[in-house]
Amino acid sequence: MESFDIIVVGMGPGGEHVANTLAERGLRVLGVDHGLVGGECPYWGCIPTKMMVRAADALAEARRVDGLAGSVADVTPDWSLVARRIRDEATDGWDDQVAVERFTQKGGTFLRGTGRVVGPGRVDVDGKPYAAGRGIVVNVGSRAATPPIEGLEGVPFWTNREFAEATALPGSLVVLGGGAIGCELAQVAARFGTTVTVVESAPRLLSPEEPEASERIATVFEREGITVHVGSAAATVAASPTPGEADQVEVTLEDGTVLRAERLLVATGRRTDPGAVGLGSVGVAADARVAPTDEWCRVAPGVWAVGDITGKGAFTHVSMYQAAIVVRDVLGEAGPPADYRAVPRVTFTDPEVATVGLTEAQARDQGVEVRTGFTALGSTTRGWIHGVGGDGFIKLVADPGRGLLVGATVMGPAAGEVMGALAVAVHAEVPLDRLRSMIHAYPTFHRGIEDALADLDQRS
Ligand SMILES: Cc1cc2nc3c(=O)[nH]c(=O)nc-3n(C[C@H](O)[C@H](O)[C@H](O)COP(=O)(O)OP(=O)(O)OC[C@H]3O[C@@H](n4cnc5c(N)ncnc54)[C@H](O)[C@@H]3O)c2cc1C
Ligand SMILES: NC(=O)c1ccc[n+]([C@@H]2O[C@H](COP(=O)([O-])OP(=O)(O)OC[C@H]3O[C@@H](n4cnc5c(N)ncnc54)[C@H](O)[C@@H]3O)[C@@H](O)[C@H]2O)c1
Repeated sequence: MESFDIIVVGMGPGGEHVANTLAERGLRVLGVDHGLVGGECPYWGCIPTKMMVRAADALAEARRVDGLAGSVADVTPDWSLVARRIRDEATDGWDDQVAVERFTQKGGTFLRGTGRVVGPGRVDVDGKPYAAGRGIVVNVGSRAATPPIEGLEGVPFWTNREFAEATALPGSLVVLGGGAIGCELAQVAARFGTTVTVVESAPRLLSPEEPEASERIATVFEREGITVHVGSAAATVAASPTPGEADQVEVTLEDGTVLRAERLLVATGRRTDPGAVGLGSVGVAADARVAPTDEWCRVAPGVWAVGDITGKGAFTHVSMYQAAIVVRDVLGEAGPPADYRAVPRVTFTDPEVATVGLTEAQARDQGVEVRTGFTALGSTTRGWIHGVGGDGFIKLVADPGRGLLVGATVMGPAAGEVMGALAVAVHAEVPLDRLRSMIHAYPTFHRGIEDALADLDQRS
């Protein structure tokens, strides 16, 4: 049996980082992936979708010239430019040769195949056994979840993968799911001229976010002509009753509403399956939906997991953060254990919704005697100057007993960048008094933090 120091099963962003770093440090590393090295993020996830968002935002900004600076005679969207950028600049035509060579040039061995953990220190790749002397790192990620809707399997629908590979957008689109993927892609398509309807089964869009963000994103969508149905799931999906008609799918909601569109995009969450990669062989419960990990990302002695499969936040930055911890643990190097108090996330709608740590509801659920501070962006100097496109707010979630922020949400232009300051505050447990004594540059969006802090004080 061929043997290695470390076997990495699944080379998403975290697994690729572990494999490259440990190979560089002289360990004998086998990397296994049945798809593309780099995973969802560079080929069908973060990077292509943010290229789409960049393009869609450029169209929206051009349309805002009227009323701010003059007029743009004709803003004509052209999806082929986006498709070309994604194909040529982002994904090399969905080819991972560069990533594979980056790994093998560091001394790693790569196998294109499906890996399965069959016990401590043992991995099968397409049925062939391999031994791992120091351990196994699992980074198999997640797949688009398909909800059990009658008729769905019989209709050709898109997930984020088909959307990322699309050379043209449909004339009309029904988006199932109003989470991060659904909202980002709905707005992109609408800005490129597609007639978009979003169906969200929860009572509001972006339901994990603060309700103030959901309200505002619904208003923005309405203004941009996106139809939103919340609190009503799809009951059935069928092919269009009229063959040859442009509208190819018919979605009937639980309340009886019938929607027809050229395409259906399913964005109803992600599915993780620790059993499928054999983690049952090292003690993970057969019905586990995520791989349980300790503060060093260990699932069992000599078995680590990173990324979406751990359930600690399906984000590239979480996968990379965990990968760095695993590298240290494998090499026996000192460093802090995993700490998920200040996980940031940004939904790249326009305006962006950026959150760190706990929302108000999450903090209350954890028994924190919450105090909040809020400022609408329009009431700050910069928000008012910005005018059109400046919808948003800053909301702080404090634990007054400890005199600290435990969470914050920023919605607005460049909210992800503004939130960075609050991520430092939550991560480093900067005392509220210290934050109050800070100088915020005038007139910036982040200066709104000062107003939100003042509001928090008034509520004491
Ligand atoms: C549309 C979309 C947009 C997103 N936007 C963002 C964003 O803006 N910011 C952000 O932080 N995150 C974003 N994400 C999430 C992000 O893509 C993931 O969290 C990120 O890819 C990390 O995933 P991962 O490390 O778990 O592995 P993945 O990227 O899921 O990769 C897992 C790898 O494992 C391989 N694999 C699976 N099973 C096996 C097996 N048995 N054997 C061998 N190989 C296997 C797969 O082929 C794949 O290459 C987005 C996701 C989507 C879908
Ligand atoms: N900017 C980012 O960082 C970014 C962008 C996209 C995705 N992601 C990651 O990918 C994950 C998956 O994204 P997602 O948007 O698919 O999942 P999600 O869990 O965020 O949202 C899915 C939504 O679909 C709804 N839903 C479920 N079943 C439904 C049904 N049958 N009919 C209608 N609605 C239904 C859910 O209520 C939920 O609101 C995110 O949670 C995030 O971790 C991150």
